[in-house]
Parts: sequence; C-alpha cells; structure tokens
Amino acid sequence: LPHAAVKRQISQLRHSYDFIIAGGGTTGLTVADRLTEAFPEKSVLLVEYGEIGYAAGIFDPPQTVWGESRASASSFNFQSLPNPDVKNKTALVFAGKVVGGSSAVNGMFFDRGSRFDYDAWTQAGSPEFDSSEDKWNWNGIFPYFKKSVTFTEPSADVAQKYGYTWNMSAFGGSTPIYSSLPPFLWADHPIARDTWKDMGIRVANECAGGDKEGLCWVPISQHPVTARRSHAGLGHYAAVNDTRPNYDLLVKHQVTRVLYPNGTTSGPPLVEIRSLDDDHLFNVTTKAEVIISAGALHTPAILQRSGIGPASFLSTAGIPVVLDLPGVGSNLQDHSGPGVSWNYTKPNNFSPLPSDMLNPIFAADAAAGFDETPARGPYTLAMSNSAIYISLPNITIDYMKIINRIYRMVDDGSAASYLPADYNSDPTLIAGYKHQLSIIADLLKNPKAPSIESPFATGTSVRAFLLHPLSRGTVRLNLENHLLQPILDYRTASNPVDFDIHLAHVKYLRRMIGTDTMQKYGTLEVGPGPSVQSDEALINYVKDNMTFSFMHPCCTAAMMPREKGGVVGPDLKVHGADGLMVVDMSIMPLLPSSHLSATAYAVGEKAADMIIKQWSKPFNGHELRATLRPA
Ligand SMILES: Cc1cc2nc3c(=O)[nH]c(=O)nc-3n(C[C@H](O)[C@H](O)[C@H](O)COP(=O)(O)OP(=O)(O)OC[C@H]3O[C@@H](n4cnc5c(N)ncnc54)[C@H](O)[C@@H]3O)c2cc1C
Repeated sequence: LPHAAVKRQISQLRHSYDFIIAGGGTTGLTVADRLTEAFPEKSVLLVEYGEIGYAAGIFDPPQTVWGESRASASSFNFQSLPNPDVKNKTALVFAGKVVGGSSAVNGMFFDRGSRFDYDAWTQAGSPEFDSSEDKWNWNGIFPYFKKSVTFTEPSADVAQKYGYTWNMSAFGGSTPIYSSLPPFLWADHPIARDTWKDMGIRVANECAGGDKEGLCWVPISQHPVTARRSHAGLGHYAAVNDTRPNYDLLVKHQVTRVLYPNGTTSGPPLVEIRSLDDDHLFNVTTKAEVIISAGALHTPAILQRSGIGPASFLSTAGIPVVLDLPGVGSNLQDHSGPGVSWNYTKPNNFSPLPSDMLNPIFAADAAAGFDETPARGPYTLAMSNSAIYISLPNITIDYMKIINRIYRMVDDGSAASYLPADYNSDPTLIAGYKHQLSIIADLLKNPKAPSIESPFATGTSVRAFLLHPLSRGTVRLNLENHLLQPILDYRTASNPVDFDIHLAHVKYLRRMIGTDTMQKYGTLEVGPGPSVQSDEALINYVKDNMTFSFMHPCCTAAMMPREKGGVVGPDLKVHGADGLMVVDMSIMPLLPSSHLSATAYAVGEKAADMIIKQWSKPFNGHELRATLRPA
C-alpha cells in the first residue's frame, strides 16, 4: 500500500475536519471513500487503531502449515468469557486491526444473505420505522450490493471444467473491490457436490441475487488475475488516496470516546483520540457527523466509554451516564456450530488433494503458479467457494415443533429468562428480543430461507453454521481498564432452542454419509460416530464439537426502535444523540444467512449515499470548520 497521506501524529493533522470516522475497516473505509469523492471541498479524518500494511490472503504462500491462517499479526486477538451452556468453554475472538479491518484478515468467502434476511431487518424496525425513507429491506440494499463490488466472470474453459454458473444480473458494479471464481478446485470437490445432489438439494444457478436456498457457488474476494486478496484498504484507500487531498488517514490511534459539551447530547460531539505510540490524548471537533465504524466488538466499547449505553452497567463501570441506551453492546450474535466428519474406506485416486502440498515439488509448483499472470493453482482457491444453504422445512419434517417452541416462549414470556442477567429486566431489551424471536420463527418456517450453511472445498468434514441464532450475548467494557479489549460473552446456545436446531442440522448432515456417492467410496462416519444416536448423546457431541464463532460477531448497536432496545434508527443515527452515527456490522438487528464482508460493503455504500444526500444541502449557512483542541 502506498503511504501518501497517512498521518501518524497529531502534528500532521489539519486544523479542520467535517467528518470523522472511527475505524478504518470494511465499512469505515467504504464510507470515507464515498464522502471524500462526493465532497471534494469537505474533509474527512479516518482514525484507525492498526497500521497500514500488506494483508496476505488467507492461505497465501509461503506457509509453514498448509491452511494455517496468518490473520493474527494484524488482528485483535483475545478470549471470550467461559460459556456455562457449552461446558464452560471459551473461544478465540478475532477481528481485523489494520487498514482494511476484517476484510484484510478474513477467509475471503464472499457471499450475500438471502432476500428474507434483509426483509427481516425492516420487520425488526416495524411499525416504528415504516414511514422512514431509508429502506433496509432486500430491494433497498440490493443496488448497493451490486455497486460495492466488481465481479469478474471466469473464463469459458474454467467455467466448463468446474461447472461454474453465475448470473450477471446480480452484479454490474465497477468499485475496485474484486470478486471472482477461482481457476482451481481440489479433486474431491465434485464428491461433495454430487453428495448434496443425491440429497435432493436444489442446485442454484446464482445465489447473490437474493434467492439462496440450495447448493451455491460462492465468489472469493480476490483479484481475478493475480488472485491476491481484495480488501477495503486497497479498494477504498490505496486506489484513491493520491487523488483526494481531503482524505486523511490517521493510523495507530484509538478513538477512545465521543464527548458532548456540558452534559448535553447536542452535537456533533468531540472525538477523543489516543496515540498508541505515546498514550497522548487529544480532542478533535467536527462540524457534520461523527461516524463510528469500529466493528461489532469495538463500536459498543467506544459508545460505553462515552457514557452511551446501559445505565446500570455504566454506573458499575464508574462512567457518568450521558445517554441510557441499554442496547449498546447487547444483542450480540454470531454464527456457531458443530461439524460432521467421515473416512473413506475404499481406495480412491483423487488428485490433487491438500495432502499433496507436503510434496516439495507439488508445493513449489503451487507457489510458482501463484506468482504467474494470471495466477494458477491451489493458492487461487483461498478457503472455499461452495456451500449449501438449506431451510429448516427442508431439513426436518419436525420443523414446526421447533418453531412452535419459539412462538410459545414469546407468548408466555419465558423468552426473557434466556437473556443475559445484566439486561436487568430492561423492558425495552425484552420487547426487542421477543419481536426478534417472532421474526426468526417466521424466517425458519419459510422453505426458501436458509437455516443452515455448510461450506466445503475439500476433505472429510463439514461444519453446520446455525444461521439464525436465538441466543444473545454481550460486549461490555473491561472494568479494570476501559481502554483494553472489551469483555465478550457469546452466550452461545443460552437459548435452548438453538440446541434443537443444532440437533436437526447434525442429523441432516450425517445423512450425507449414506448417499450413493459417499457409499461408492465406502464412507464411514467418524463424528459424531455411529455410537452417538440418542438426542442426549448428540447434544453432548454438539457441545464438545461446537465452534462458538465463525468470526461473524454483529448486531451490538442494532437498527431498531429505542423502545425495543435499538441503538440507531434507519438513518443510522444514534437515538437521542446529535451528529453521531454507527455504520458497521453492529447496526444489523439480525444476522444474515452469509459471511459478513459483502454485507459490510453494501451497508457502507448505502450509508454513504444517505449521508451524502443529507449533507449535500447547505450546512445552515455556517462556515465548515473544526478545530483541534487539547483534551
Ligand atoms: C478471521 C476472520 C475471518 C472471517 N471470514 C470471513 C469470510 O470468509 N467471509 C466474509 O464475508 N466475512 C468474514 N469475516 C467477517 C467479516 O470480514 C467482518 O464481519 C466484516 O469485515 C466487519 O466489517 P466492519 O466494518 O464491521 O468491521 P471491521 O472491518 O473489523 O473494521 C473495524 C475497524 O475498526 C478498527 N478499530 C477498532 N476499534 C477502534 C478504535 N477504538 N479506534 C479506531 N479504530 C478502531 C479496527 O482496527 C478495524 O480496522 C471474517 C472475520 C474474521 C475476523
């Protein structure tokens, strides 16, 4: 990445900024790019905790261990709280800490959710937000999915070799965030596809256009020629920074708080920033908006440090309450799930397979192929480019038993007993949760809305992503030091219906072992294993085998009405706070049926459009001015 216009200390900053964005990640960079493009006369300061640097692809060479992710060098990296509902296990929390954010460290699997997921966001805000101009349903966000990425079609021979299908009506953008289908698949890939077809799964032609139930090809967020990772730091900063004198990027600085003068919430607020080199604290004022884009883990931390959050928690933390918003850091969701694994007992001659990477000649050729133009070979595949997404009615004939259990817990009020204790019986959080559960129950009933995702590329195991968790976790400041990493409590499967759904998913996945395709190779189940049959034993297996986080934390500053525990409105402005917005994966009320980066770019694009529309009007005749002030 070129380093022009990167600022590293306060003395390099200009004296006035119109917009300040906290967090140079997937969404923050998208917004900064669009604002500096639309408003050449207005200045934008983007403050990023991490450094600017090369972000290797998830599996780029050279590697000491094939498949090892190198994400840790540029990531926040800490342990969650132990989970009493899943044998007191903890999980590794990972999030990008680099210019590009999590798009620069992620698995590069680049799918979108189903249309029903985004329609559910609108339902979460209904009826209170019904009259808003800002529509976050599928029709309202689809144009921004298209705008946010340049999808390049595979060559005809690659498409024919692997049977790739796609539909360009889902794409059409020219933003330099790239996605493509790779010119390489492992030799056992067709087994999985044939197995799913044996299971009667619909083979989808294109899954990025909103209709996503079935067997899908998924693009990879990489350049179509070099196969190098494409991320927000490249597409929304390096590609534009030398043409934007109004765009300043301050790296290695932490946004600590936003500060309103005199205990009010009329704004826009000051932004307090800390140098990570020397701990120096300083304030910057802004005229237009402060936009918090620090990701689902750190956005609530900034708000809580600012006195914007659950009043009861803030007083425990000794922070004066500026705005009691119980939803800040609540409503944490993530995809979780166990896996199913098997062995082939009959000889097969699949070649090549990842085990061939242990052969020095094969490995050297793979590395050389990655440096060719165009790149070829195993390294162009990244993590995977296929998955099944199946609805609950297509998974189990007993789906209504599960769904009725959800409706019952909403009706009889018992749903609230599964919420975190520190929700302190807050009526708004409980109302919002019940509203969400009804929406999820409706989603799960829909035969076209996926309940499970199971990605695959190669090998002898698949995992079962629970796409619509009912359990809710929390992100809270570390009471010992508010500036350290927040305390994350996933509370995975704290709502017992999540176990019912995991159980249905595992039973469904283990059925694949019995298909004709699998049996051709003498496939035997290894996990859960033939001896694990009763529901009780299976739940025990799920607990032992559970991945708490597929690295999709979200929803901790949800776009919902304040009276339902929401933090932002459909204009993404924080309820009750002037000049303060949240634009990142925190704003989703509910998880979509997808990994999150494509949605993060689309949210960034849509938010930027809304901000541009608002600030294209004259600024009330005032001169645009902001000043640096000592703290
Ligand atoms: C290891 C991993 C694998 C993943 N795999 C996939 C995948 O294969 N496909 C997919 O689509 N999604 C994947 N995801 C999820 C996806 O990448 C993220 O959900 C998405 O990029 C989040 O975007 P965001 O803008 O909300 O936050 P981020 O992109 O994480 O950006 C937040 C930024 O804010 C900065 N920041 C934090 N606190 C502060 C502060 N106080 N002051 C200043 N800056 C701050 C951070 O350093 C970061 O750069 C993965 C995520 C991870 C971590």
